[in-house]
Amino acid sequence: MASHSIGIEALMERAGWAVAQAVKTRFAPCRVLVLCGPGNNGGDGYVAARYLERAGWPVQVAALAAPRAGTIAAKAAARFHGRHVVFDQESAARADLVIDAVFGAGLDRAPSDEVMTVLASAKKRVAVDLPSFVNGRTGALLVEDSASRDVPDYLMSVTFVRPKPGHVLYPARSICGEVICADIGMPEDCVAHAAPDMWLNHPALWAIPAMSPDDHKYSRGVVSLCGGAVMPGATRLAAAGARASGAGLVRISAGKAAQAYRLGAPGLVVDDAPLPALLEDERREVWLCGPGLTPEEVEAALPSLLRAGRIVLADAGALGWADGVTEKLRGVSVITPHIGEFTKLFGAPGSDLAGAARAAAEKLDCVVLLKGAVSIIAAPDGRVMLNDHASPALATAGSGDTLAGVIATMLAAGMPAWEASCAGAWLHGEAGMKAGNWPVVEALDTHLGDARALAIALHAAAHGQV
Ligand SMILES: NC(=O)C1=CN([C@@H]2O[C@H](COP(=O)(O)OP(=O)(O)OC[C@H]3O[C@@H](n4cnc5c(N)ncnc54)[C@H](OP(=O)(O)O)[C@@H]3O)[C@@H](O)[C@H]2O)[C@@H](O)CC1
Ligand SMILES: [K+]
Repeated sequence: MASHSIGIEALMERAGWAVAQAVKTRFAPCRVLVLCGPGNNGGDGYVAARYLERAGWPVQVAALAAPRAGTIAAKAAARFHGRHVVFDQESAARADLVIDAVFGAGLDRAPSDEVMTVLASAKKRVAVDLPSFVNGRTGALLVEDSASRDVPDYLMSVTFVRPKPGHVLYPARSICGEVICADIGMPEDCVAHAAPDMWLNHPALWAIPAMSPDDHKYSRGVVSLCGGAVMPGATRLAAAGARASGAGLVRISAGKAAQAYRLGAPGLVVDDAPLPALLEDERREVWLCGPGLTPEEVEAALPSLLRAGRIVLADAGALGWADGVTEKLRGVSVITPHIGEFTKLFGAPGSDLAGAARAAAEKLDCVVLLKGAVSIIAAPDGRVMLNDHASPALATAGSGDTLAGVIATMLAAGMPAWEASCAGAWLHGEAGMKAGNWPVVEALDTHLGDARALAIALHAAAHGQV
C-alpha cells in the first residue's frame, strides 16, 4: 500500500521518527539498543536509532541480518553512522531499553530461538509496529514451545496509520503494552486501497435512532422473548436489558409458565397464548430465543419463528439446541455464542479467532457475535468489528442475557443485524464501565439509557452534526 504517491522511503522516515519521539516522550535518556531485522521493520529501527542518536542518546544497533542491498531498509541502515554490536543476549542485557525492530507486518513464521532469547534478555522492551513474534492480523503469538517459554512483554508498541488486530485481540494485546498509533501521513487513497474489513467498535461506525417527538411504542420497536418454565431469570434479565436500552414494548411469550413472569416488572407484557396466535401480530417482528430455555422449549418455538419469517436472535439454550446440527440455526439473524458454544457449533477456532468468526458467519449466513474480553462481531459479507469497549465487570452470570436483550432492541429499532450487534456490544460495554466495581448484573440496566444517549451524541459529533 505504500507504493503510492508518497513513497515508502518517506513513510519509513516518519515511522522511525515517530518511534524515536515516543521513546523520548516516555523515557529519560538511557542506553538504547535497537534490534534490526532485514526488512522494513528493521528499516524503521535504523531511522529511530539515527533520530535518538541525533538527540544525544547513547544508541547502538544490533542487526539480525543486513537488509538486502538496494532496498529502502538498506538505505536507512546506511544512514545510521553510530555503533553496531553483535545481536546477542549480552548486548540486549547491557542496554537500559531495547527497541525491537526485528520483524513487523512481514512476520510469517515463528522467530528462531536466538531471536526470542535476545528479546527476553532485555530489561525493558519497546516494539516497532508489533512485538516481533506477534501475528498482526490475528493477535496470535508465533512462538515455538509457547507452553514452556516465558513470552516477553513490552512497555509500548508504536504502530503506524491504524492499530492492527494484533494490538486489539488477545493474547497479543496483553503483551503489546501501551499502543501508540502514529500518523505518518499515509495518503487516504492508500488506506482506502487496502480495503479494510475489520474495525474497532465505535459509535461513529453505526447509527442508533434517537428519540423523536412523534415516537410511539411501535415505532421504537417491539421486542418479543420466548420465556421458559425452568429458568425464568435469564429471560427476565434479557427483557430488562431490552427495556432499559429503549425498546418501545417488550413482551414475553411464556405459555403455561406465564405466571413466573407476571411477578416481574409491571411494564413487561406477558403472553400465555400459544405461539402461532402471537405470530399473527406482524408488529412482533423481532424475537429473542434461547436465554433460559431447555432444548425442548427451543424446539417448540424457534422453528416456528423462522417459518414465520421473523428476525431472530438466538443465544444460550438455542445454541445448545443446535449443538451437533448447526444447520438448525439457518435463518436466524444473529447468534451470540461464547467460545465454548462457538466451538460446539463450528469446531475449535484455532489461533485466528476473528477469521473463525468470519467463516462461521459466512457459513451460517448470519451475524456471529463471539463473546469475550474483546468480542468479535462478524457479518456474512466478511465485515468484522472488534469490540474492546467493555469491562471485566461484565464477566458475570446473566450479563450475556442482558446483551442479547440490548441487541434485540437495536434490531427492533430497525438497525441491520451487524450494526445492531455492534451497537448492542458497545452499549453493554459502556454500561459495564459505568456500573462501577463488582456490579450485580441488574445494575447494568441503570446505565443503558445513558449509554444509548452517549452513543447517539458520539455518532453525531463524529459526523459533524450539532
Ligand atoms: N507498509 C507500509 O506502508 C509501511 C511499513 N512500515 C514498516 O514495514 C514493516 C513491514 O516490513 P516488511 O514487509 O518488509 O516486513 P518485516 O516485518 O520487516 O519482515 C520481513 C523480513 O523478515 C523476514 N522474516 C519474517 N519472519 C521471519 C522469521 N520468523 N524468521 C526469520 N526471518 C523472518 C523476511 O524474510 P523472508 O520471509 O523473506 O525469508 C523478510 O526479510 C511494518 O511492520 C512497519 O514497521 C513502515 O516503514 C511505515 C510504512
Ligand atoms: K517489531
